[in-house]
Amino acid sequence: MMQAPSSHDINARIDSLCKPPGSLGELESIARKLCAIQGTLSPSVSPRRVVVFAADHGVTSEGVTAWPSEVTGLVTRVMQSGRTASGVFAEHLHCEYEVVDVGLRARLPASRIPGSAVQFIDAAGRRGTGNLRFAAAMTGEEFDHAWAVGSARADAANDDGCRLVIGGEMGIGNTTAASCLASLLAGVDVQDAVGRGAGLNDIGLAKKVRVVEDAIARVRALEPLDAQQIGCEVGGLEIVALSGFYARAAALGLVIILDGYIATSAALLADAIHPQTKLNMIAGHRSAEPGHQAALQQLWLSPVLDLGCRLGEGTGALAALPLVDLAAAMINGMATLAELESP
Ligand SMILES: Cc1cc2ncn([C@H]3O[C@H](COP(=O)(O)O)[C@@H](O)[C@H]3O)c2cc1C
Ligand SMILES: O=C(O)c1cccnc1
Repeated sequence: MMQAPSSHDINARIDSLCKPPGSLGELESIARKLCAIQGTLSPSVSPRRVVVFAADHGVTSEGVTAWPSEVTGLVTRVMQSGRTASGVFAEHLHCEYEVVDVGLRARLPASRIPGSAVQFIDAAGRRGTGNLRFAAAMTGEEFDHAWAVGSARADAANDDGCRLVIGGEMGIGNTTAASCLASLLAGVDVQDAVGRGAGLNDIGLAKKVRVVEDAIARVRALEPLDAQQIGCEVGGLEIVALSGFYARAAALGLVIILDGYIATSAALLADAIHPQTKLNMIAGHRSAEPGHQAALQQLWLSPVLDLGCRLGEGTGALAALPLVDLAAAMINGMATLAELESP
């Protein structure tokens, strides 16, 4: 087997291409990262797959979201048809799309929707989390189950030949869990960690801040806790599954494009448990949620895009994929200056 190129080799190759060194800016940084992750000067970004994990949240009973909990199942049903924003983006970008129920309150029909290429997996253990304001969201066994579900989906993607993966999530109320995780794992101030999620008004926002403050005070009183225990207290089943997905995908050497605030809270949890995980990540975008930038900084990541998006489902990561494709095309296809014939 050929030895993996050093960072010096990677820089030298990119600088040798037919352009002034550095002139392709961040595209060069992305190309460097692709090479470093895959240990090659010829990285590949296909086949690629989005895996969306869906689950419900007990904390929705606290009025922390503008939407009823039932919307989680309704949107996940639309995901099965491939017609959510992330499904449409994925199809457009030749990305396989998989949806995993890891804890929806109500089971969805598992039969494939006619005409849809979406793969659906019912892997739920517990159906919906506990209310994290007052009690642990899940037990240690439930955490392990959700983590293993995510990890198995990374194995499946790798076995199917994928070289790049994107994790997405669907779970009404999950920006509240993400805010708690960002605060506890990245030290983000509660006022900055809490945002409007899927469209909260001012009254809802103030309520959400109080709920997150209560949850954090409750968890602090239990300390010392390790990252897994923090995940049990304030996580979500889809967030923990995403963490398991990221940790395993990184261990397998896959490129991961990170999505928004919720995905990043899962990345914080994964990286706290398996600290090499962040090295395989490219941050697709900066979400409009105010805590996202600080959460990304904790992972030493800087986002490719800042489009004001705040949807989740993998959409922000997918939006960055065409640029990741260009970075791969650059290093795989460009001639070197040395190849030029002198006039
Ligand atoms: C129709 C619809 C589609 C979505 N797709 C993702 N989310 C996003 O919004 C939710 C988080 O926001 P909050 O914590 O404020 O409830 C998650 O389901 C997230 O994936 C959606 C939300 C809605 C309403
Ligand atoms: O940044 C995100 O992932 C996000 C923000 C708001 C609502 N849903 C997702």
